[in-house]
Amino acid sequence: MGASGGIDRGVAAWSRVCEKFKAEFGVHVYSSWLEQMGYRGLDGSTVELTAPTKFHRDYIQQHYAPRLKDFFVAEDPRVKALSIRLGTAAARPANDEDVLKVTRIQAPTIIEPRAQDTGSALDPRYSFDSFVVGKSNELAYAAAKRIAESDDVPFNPLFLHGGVGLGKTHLMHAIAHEVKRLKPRKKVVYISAEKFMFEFIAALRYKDTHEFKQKYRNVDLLMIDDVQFIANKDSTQEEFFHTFNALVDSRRQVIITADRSPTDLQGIEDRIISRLGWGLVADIHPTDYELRLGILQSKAEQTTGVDVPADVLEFLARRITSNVRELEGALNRVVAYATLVGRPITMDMTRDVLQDLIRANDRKLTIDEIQRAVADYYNIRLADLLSERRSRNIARPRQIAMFLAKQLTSRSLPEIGRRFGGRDHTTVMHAVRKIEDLRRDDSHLEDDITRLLRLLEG
Ligand SMILES: Nc1ncnc2c1ncn2[C@@H]1O[C@H](COP(=O)(O)OP(=O)(O)OP(=O)(O)O)[C@@H](O)[C@H]1O
Repeated sequence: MGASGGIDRGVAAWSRVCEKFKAEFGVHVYSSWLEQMGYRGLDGSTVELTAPTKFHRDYIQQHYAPRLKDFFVAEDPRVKALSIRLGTAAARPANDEDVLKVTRIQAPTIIEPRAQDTGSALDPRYSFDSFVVGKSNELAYAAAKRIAESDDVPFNPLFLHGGVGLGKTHLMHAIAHEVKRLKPRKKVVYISAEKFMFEFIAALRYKDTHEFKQKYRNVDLLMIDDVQFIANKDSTQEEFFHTFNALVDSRRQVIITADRSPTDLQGIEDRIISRLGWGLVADIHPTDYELRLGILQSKAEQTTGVDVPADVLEFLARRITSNVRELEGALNRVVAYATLVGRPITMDMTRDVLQDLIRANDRKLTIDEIQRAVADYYNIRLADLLSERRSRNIARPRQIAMFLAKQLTSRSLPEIGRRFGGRDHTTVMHAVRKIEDLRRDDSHLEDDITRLLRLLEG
């Protein structure tokens, strides 16, 4: 780190520490706490960090310092202690893309001190331009755009909800950037519900609630991320309720996100739930194949110096279906690997590098589902698909179903054979090879397979 290899290695180590922290404590804890901290270097055997407030420093010291120290020791065994001073972040904490940049160019990443009027830092990459729109998120996107561009308060509050990693935070940051650009005089605060709670508790402890109320009730646009976090936190809910009412009553915009709809939130008072549904409630649905591919293409375009082949992007879009964060992470991993070993990206490399992710994302499609989908698609009876009949209009779909069963499940060739009317494994192997050969030259067949894959994998 600092002493042995200069700031470059120190920043790279800090990046890795940030990644480990994120993996262990989750992205929310990371963005509430570590993201606001700065890395200053290694002084002898002491790692020097900065925290933006005294409360922040105390909280880190009490809750996370031992683990952080472990992470630093893993980077450099000489580390014996952590020291946290007050100050702005000098070296930017890492995210997946920073880790890539650091491994590639080994340069420190410096950011400006954080804007004073935002509760949490805004990520400059989360803009409307970089948000890819599809069926599953078009309502949320349109509502976010409308708020950012409107002079009035079109719906209050806007409540965005959807599963993990589907772009809620991205949209909120995009609104904040756009409002700051178009209406620089507006006071915008973006904060995670977790940080809102900790700030409130700190205000109570330091008997400073007046300043807290002033800060949050005097803004033009308040965005609170992941509101489910304040479930069962009674005094925070009380404060949130009053802040919310004060802003809505004075026609100032409030935007809330959560991982579920207002009515599904548990541990939140009824009066709050009912108010959360007053304005527009927009759901972000899980991504479909087209959107995933669009997002990957857009990210791949931003990746300089490495070419990501189309079949690799299609493979990732088909196989990593859980959420966009994982999808991005998968692409970053493949790119990082290819850069480090200095080889072009191939399908084999991708499968190798992402073995664990692909397994975890396996949707556990059954052979039965595949057979039904193929029979439906070709308008033939399931019984015929499994029968001995050899006529072309049955035999070809059967081969396609076998091929898909091999591609999409982890079943062995003999198992697949048994499920197709007790056929031998060599019959399945022949079918798989035949379809692999045919699809190269037969564009109709290739279209059929692409459609079936989409039907089956969403
Ligand atoms: N439609 C999209 N276009 C481009 N990038 C996207 C899109 N949706 C999500 N992402 C990216 O996926 C990652 C995760 O998104 P984000 O953090 O906004 O998710 P979230 O819904 O807030 O998740 P959480 O519930 O974990 O807070 C981000 O890097 C974001 O930029």
